[in-house]
Amino acid sequence: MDWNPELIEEVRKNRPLVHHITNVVTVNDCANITLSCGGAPVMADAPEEAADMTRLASALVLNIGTLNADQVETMIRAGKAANEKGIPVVLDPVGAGATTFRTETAKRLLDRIRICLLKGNAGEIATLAGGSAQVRGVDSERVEGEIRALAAKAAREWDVTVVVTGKRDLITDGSRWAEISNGHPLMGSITGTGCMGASVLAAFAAVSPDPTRAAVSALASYGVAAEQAAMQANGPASFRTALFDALAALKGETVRERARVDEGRL
Ligand SMILES: Nc1ncnc2c1ncn2[C@@H]1O[C@H](COP(=O)(O)OP(=O)(O)O)[C@@H](O)[C@H]1O
Ligand SMILES: Cc1ncsc1CCOP(=O)(O)O
Ligand SMILES: [Mg+2]
Repeated sequence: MDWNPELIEEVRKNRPLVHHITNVVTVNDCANITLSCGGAPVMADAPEEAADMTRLASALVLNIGTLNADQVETMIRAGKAANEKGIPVVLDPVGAGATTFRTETAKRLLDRIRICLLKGNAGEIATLAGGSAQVRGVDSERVEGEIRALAAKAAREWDVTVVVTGKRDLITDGSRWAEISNGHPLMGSITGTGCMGASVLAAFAAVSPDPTRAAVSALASYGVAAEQAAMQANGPASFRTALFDALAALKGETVRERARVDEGRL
């Protein structure tokens, strides 16, 4: 896949506005990681203004981490505004598989809105693909079957690019796949590294015509930054701080040197 290791430089030049409707746990981290990669964040989930804010934005992130029925209706309205404008929508189905409400809401959003990137952990994606998985709260505990096949099934069913995070990140549009082995185990020691990944994906997708290639660039950059942050860190809290610094300082040429990406066709 012809992906651009230096796409972060385009993000910085264009400073895309990324509208988030997201959870109350990691919202501040999502705003800051958007800034660190060169985008401009805005969080707006009031039903009175959400769609108007989407119309100003270059990408929309929908994250169901602390969902409620009213917020879901707002997400649908904002998602439709994004589709009308033709900007990418990133869905993070946090906790799909843990409760029926989360699973059904994620499917409803996929059915009602044209999602560009569906990004979750293995348990969340396997659940949405109809596989057998265990999701405990927001964590993937167990997946039966081959995650690449399940991700490809979800990609074809909803005509989206699917991103499965974990020790290795998998990206597939149902015909192509890429796997990124950057990142660091410390990413699993703080909450929000998944949510922040969606913000980075949205900022990169906003400046690229091909969401699949943009996703490879985004997660390679995020993973390389995490490796650099880990070298400065003494534990979870200092890692979190160092991650913002490392991504803000990251050069495209460093991504070109350090990215570890395998790819192929399904
Ligand atoms: N053991 C690991 N090694 C490298 N990167 C990891 C590891 N665990 C998680 N990550 C990274 O952390 C981010 C969040 O992934 P994950 O933990 O699967 O999401 P979530 O927090 O949504 O469950 C991804 O960018 C992923 O690549
Ligand atoms: C802990 C938690 N609970 C509801 S949303 C949330 C944050 C999940 O963040 P991530 O999926 O990035 O770990
Ligand atoms: Mg998550």
